[in-house]
Amino acid sequence: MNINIADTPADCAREAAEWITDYAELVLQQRERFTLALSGGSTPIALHKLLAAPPYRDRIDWKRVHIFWGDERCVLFSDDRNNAKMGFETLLNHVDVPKEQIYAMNIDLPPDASMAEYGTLLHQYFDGHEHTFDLVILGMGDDGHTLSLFPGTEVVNEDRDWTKAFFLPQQDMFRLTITAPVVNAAAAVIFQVEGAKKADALKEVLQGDYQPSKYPSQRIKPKTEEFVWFLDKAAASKL
Ligand SMILES: O=C1O[C@H](COP(=O)(O)O)[C@@H](O)[C@H](O)[C@H]1O
Repeated sequence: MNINIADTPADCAREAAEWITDYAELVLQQRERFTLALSGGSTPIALHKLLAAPPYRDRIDWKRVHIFWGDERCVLFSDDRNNAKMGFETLLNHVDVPKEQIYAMNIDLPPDASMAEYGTLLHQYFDGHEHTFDLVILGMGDDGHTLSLFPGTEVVNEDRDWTKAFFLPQQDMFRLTITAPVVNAAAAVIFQVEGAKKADALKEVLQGDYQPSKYPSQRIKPKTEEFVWFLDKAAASKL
């Protein structure tokens, strides 16, 4: 695992964009496609905007990129909390990924059916391959959650199914998510974590005892050397 600490959130996003672009270029020199899982929330916005503009945009062959999401909030696509909406507005509307290679989680189906369908899709893509995604981009909430793996929820301990749906009472909404086993089998994983509000949880995740039910980001332990934490100074201030 590598930890990269930038001075500011803007530097953090730029360093992550640089790393992702170098890595995507390398993968696309060796393979036909690049499979990328995006996260939601607010942290990736600056990163996406960098990837969607020169010079980064022009270094990636977006026609060969296949897009997935790590998790989704079950709200309408028109709702600003929808992770896919953010992904389109900040990145996908500005690059040449073919529409048929973009797989948003389906919020029109009942949640369990939606995740059963997404799980089948992921198995079709990745069964028989050494790794699952070429790259998973993750964020972390102030409480140490990642994807929709929230403290105290059963889904944190899932070690077989690649996708799950569940109701999150504290947010009064269903959540759709990929799970730790599919992320831990990815060829590369990065976290992007910024801001002082995340410093306490980040310290526990990286340096505390292993308590994944309390700090679900600890469940992410990919079997690859390509595992990088992009932090800003404020998030890293308690390490
Ligand atoms: O709810 C979510 O939160 C996390 C963290 O979001 P942020 O706004 O603190 O960056 C995010 O990674 C996840 O995809 C999202 O659904």
